[in-house]
Amino acid sequence: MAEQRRSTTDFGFQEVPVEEKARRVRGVFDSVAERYDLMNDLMSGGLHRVWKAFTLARTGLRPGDRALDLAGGTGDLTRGLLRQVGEQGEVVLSDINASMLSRGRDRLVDEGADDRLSVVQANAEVLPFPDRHFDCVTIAFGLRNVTHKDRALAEMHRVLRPGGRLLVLEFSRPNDLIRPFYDLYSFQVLPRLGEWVAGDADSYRYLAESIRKHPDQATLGAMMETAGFARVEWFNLTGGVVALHRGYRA
Ligand SMILES: C[S@@+](CC[C@H](N)C(=O)[O-])C[C@H]1O[C@@H](n2cnc3c(N)ncnc32)[C@H](O)[C@@H]1O
Repeated sequence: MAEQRRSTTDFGFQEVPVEEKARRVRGVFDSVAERYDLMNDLMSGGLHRVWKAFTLARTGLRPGDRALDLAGGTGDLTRGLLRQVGEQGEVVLSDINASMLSRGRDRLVDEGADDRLSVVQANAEVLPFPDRHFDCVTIAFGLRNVTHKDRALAEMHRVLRPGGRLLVLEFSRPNDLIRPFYDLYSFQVLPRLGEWVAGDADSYRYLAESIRKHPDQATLGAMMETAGFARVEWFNLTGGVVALHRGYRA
């Protein structure tokens, strides 16, 4: 009798059925949502703010533009995008996870966000937005959690107008000098920090493992080109611990 093979994908270092990954990722972010912002500062020593500022400086957004912050979580980039598009612009904060989104929305509303901001719960693989709608799409530390990255990149391409930019900020492959220290930090320190501050070592172990499984700079650049992006380039930050990829819809 022919053996039925289920297709699997990575969830950190585990192989799980493809249809299971999104549910597990949701579980991770449900668990970390409450302490997410504090943990971001602690884990990166505040560096995530510098990486995000670097990203925002490269959106090319102008007053009146439309921007989408995908997998936007608690809305760090969204805040900067709102500033850039000004009074006449629009920004959508989108994420698959309701707990992360509601923290993001509450935070931005407390800071004075108005009806230029929309909040949309969606999977990056199936975006509920029209073709050629946005001037810029950002996704920060989100792509590595997506099951079908190729589908998500194709969707980002679809919703950008010609000339529009995709900015992918993500952990990447650090240089040889940094890598041993970085691995030690990721697999030894990070889960302990997660346990200590958020009572959840497993989620932070997943985060470290998912970083290791994520495509390196050149591979992600090639994936963006396959999805249709032109003039793809990347900037290594902090010795390649993080990379910002940028591509244009032709
Ligand atoms: C590490 S957080 C990053 C949040 C925010 N962009 C930031 O930089 O602080 C990753 C986010 O990706 C979201 N996410 C995971 N899989 C997703 C998917 N398939 N579609 C949309 N969002 C997803 C998670 O819910 C989570 O909020």
